[in-house]
Amino acid sequence: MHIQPKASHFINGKYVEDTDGTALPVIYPATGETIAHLHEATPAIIEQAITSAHRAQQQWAALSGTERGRVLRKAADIIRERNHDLSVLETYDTGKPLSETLVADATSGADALEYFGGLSGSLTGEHIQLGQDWVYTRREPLGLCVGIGAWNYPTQIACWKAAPALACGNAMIFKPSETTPLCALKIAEILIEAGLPAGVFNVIQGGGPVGAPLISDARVNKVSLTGSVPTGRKVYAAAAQDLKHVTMELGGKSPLIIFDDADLENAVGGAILANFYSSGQVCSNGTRVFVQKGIKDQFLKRLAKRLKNAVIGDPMDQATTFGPMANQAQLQITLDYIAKGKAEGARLIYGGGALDQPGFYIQPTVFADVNDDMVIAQDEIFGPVMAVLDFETEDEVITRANATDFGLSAGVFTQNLTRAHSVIAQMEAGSCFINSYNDAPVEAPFGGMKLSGVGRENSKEAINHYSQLKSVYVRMGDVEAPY
Ligand SMILES: NC(=O)c1ccc[n+]([C@@H]2O[C@H](COP(=O)([O-])OP(=O)(O)OC[C@H]3O[C@@H](n4cnc5c(N)ncnc54)[C@H](O)[C@@H]3O)[C@@H](O)[C@H]2O)c1
Ligand SMILES: O=CCc1c[nH]cn1
Repeated sequence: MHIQPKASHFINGKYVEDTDGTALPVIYPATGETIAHLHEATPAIIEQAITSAHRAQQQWAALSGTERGRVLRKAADIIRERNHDLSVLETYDTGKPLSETLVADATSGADALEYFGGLSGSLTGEHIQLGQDWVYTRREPLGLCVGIGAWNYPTQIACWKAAPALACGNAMIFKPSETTPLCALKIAEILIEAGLPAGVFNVIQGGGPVGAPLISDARVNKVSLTGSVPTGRKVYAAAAQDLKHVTMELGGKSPLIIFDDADLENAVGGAILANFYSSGQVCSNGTRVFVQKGIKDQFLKRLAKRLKNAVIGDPMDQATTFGPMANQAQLQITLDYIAKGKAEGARLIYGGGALDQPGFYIQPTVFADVNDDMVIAQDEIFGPVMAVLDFETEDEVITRANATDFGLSAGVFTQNLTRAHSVIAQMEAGSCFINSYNDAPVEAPFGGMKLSGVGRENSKEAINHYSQLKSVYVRMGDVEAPY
């Protein structure tokens, strides 16, 4: 498999290079070595992408939904056939263990293309009878959409944005994170192989300075960002200048509430999935783990014991279950937060340091006796750091769980299902879990409340965020004007 792509960008159905762009080395997180050399998009590349996508969109929208869906479903089939190679590439891009990427990333991308490919033939308006007259509605594409990705799920993010956008008849320019530029290029190649007309899905590389001019271009109609809240504020503000449509999938500091009556093993398993999958780099992670006092000691003991089973090492070895952080900067940010947790007096019960070896490795880390005012209980760390907080009553934990500006996710473990539904109903969060954590099937809406986001990805709901309704009044009789 070639890790070095043929060129940095994929525009109008072809790989395109412009070596005048700033050098963009691709670093393998497991070793710190440079594994590919790319260039950031120059203004000429940005213009080429916008012109191609703008031109291709109308031709794509003119196809029937069934025809568009066939292309997306074919792409899903190709992704599944090439799951192994795509998973290896995802591991090179992010450092996530192959044992994860083989089941989570390309698969999730294929699910999105298959699901929205299946829906696109049945996107319809409605007929509203008004006596003799009537109204019909048409569901129309928005036009040219820009997708901007974070570095934790490069394949999934590209597909979660492209699939509903293309199903609705839009074109897309996708800009991956500058730290994980490889995977989206493969998705672009596969879409062309599946029959997508050239120019409908394009990938260009670079950081904020490449993303910003895409958002402000008058030919762009929508921006969908996956990223942090500070970037979300900038992108939303830029899009607001022309009142462009937006989807904002942003960060979180989500609560996971474990009641005394929870099944202990399931609760510990849920807390592990909520904090350490993808080395903690998951937006919806339940990093504030509220544990009721009666179960706290058993919970901490079992958690520490099960964490000893984490296999930290070479992500390409399928026995490995915990890989490095995706980049050096995020490793340092996480280490700084661990230092803050220690300084604030939280009790370190597991991990707490980087591994003395090449690559961006850090131990899964658990702090107990965390209180609500500590920085590690308030900021999104985006690394494998679990904060365990004690609580006594249901009312108390609901208030404390909601005392955050974020609102992406929330989870509850209890065997009392009446209580589970009541607590979840009171959570100020968009993607919630009962006796589970971090499931993200394409059939379910995904997204946040409060500062965690605007709009939803996945499910039928995403169609509303990539299309607009036109209503047409049809008069069957004469027009009665007053003069
Ligand atoms: N809610 C979700 O679905 C979800 C999923 C994954 C990650 N995230 C969040 O993403 C963050 C981590 O990812 P990150 O560090 O890559 O985020 P980030 O905000 O630093 O960058 C996200 C993307 O925005 C681009 N960008 C930065 N400034 C820009 C600008 N001014 N204009 C246009 N584009 C700009 C970056 O190049 C990158 O592609 C975390 O906060 C995490 O919670 C959210
Ligand atoms: O990182 C955010 C999106 C996500 C959640 N679970 C899997 N992917």
